[in-house]
Amino acid sequence: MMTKLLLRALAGETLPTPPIWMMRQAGRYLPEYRATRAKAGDFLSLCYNPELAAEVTLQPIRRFGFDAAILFADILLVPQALGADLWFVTGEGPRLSTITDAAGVDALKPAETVHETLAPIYETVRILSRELPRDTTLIGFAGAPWTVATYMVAGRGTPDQGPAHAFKDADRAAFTALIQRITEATILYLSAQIDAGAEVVKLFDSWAGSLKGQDFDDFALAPTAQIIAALKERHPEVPIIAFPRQAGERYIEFAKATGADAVALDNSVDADWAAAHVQPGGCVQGNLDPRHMVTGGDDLVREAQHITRTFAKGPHIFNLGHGITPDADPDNVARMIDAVRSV
Ligand SMILES: Cc1c2[nH]c(c1CCC(=O)O)Cc1[nH]c(c(CCC(=O)O)c1C)Cc1[nH]c(c(CCC(=O)O)c1C)Cc1[nH]c(c(C)c1CCC(=O)O)C2
Repeated sequence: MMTKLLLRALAGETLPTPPIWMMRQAGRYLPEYRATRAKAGDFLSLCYNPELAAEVTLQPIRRFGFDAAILFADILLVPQALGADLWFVTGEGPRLSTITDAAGVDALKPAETVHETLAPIYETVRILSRELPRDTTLIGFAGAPWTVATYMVAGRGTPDQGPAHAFKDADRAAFTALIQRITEATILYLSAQIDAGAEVVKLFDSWAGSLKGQDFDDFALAPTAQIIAALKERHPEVPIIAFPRQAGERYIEFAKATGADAVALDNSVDADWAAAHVQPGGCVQGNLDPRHMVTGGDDLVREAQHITRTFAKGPHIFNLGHGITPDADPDNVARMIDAVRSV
């Protein structure tokens, strides 16, 4: 019998208390994370050190008893494995060598070679599948192709993903080839995470909301559906969570058309609307505003319980609507968990 709460919710079961985990649950708001990171050196050294990456994955599980652990890694390791230069500027974020034309896409390494770079990540997964508590589900992940492409084209995070839109509009065929290369690499990467012990995988499309109309179909919906179909063929038993952040009304269609077992709702989505229009199609995850982890108080308890009650009539995984921020107070995380479990 399936006992892990997260797997039961993903199988479509309505539970008396939803499973809980948090995006970016291993991160700078935790003093123990900052200590391990200092030991590793920089962020990428931490990602590629299986023992230390497993340690930071386990830290929030020990402290809070979440129902799921998410592999500690980053969505930008796939571009690096495809040949992009990648580094992180402290206090600013990621930097990559840029790809702005067809020649740049052609120069990328073949998808089949990504394992050479990503092998340490599979080792982290193997360590975690041995060391996690019996009731904790291990989630693997990757970025969705559009979001990964926005960083590969611009060479950094951008407020409006302007460079990726410009590339797509200037040379749709070359941009499609870039999306396709990332899609193939992502299928191989997630499949290897599953072989190493990941029990669920999640696709982060953080910038899906900047795609409209046909572009949303071609670059958010279709690549996600392609990745899910390929993974389901190889690993039919492994549930998949998709996060088309800020997809708005298109969440409804995204949930139906991609084959995802659950969609993660960002915090711009109204919970009552999603309970009426998205949850009837299957499990939903979300969607407390991460600012409550900074501000705390009665608002935190009220809002966490409102979300829990609103989604109580169907399968639900409690989570934030985006990652917890470095200025969050760990005590507020404990308060959130108590609030959800006492509904
Ligand atoms: C867009 C994106 C990235 N990475 C990720 C996304 C998609 C989700 C989202 O929208 O937030 C996903 C991600 N990044 C990280 C994880 C690990 C698992 C987890 O705890 O959620 C996951 C799932 C670790 C990380 N990834 C990063 C950190 C902070 C690094 C540090 O320790 O300095 C962590 C813990 C760095 C990172 N990585 C990325 C950026 C833009 C940054 C810099 C911004 C920041 O510093 O928060 C790319």
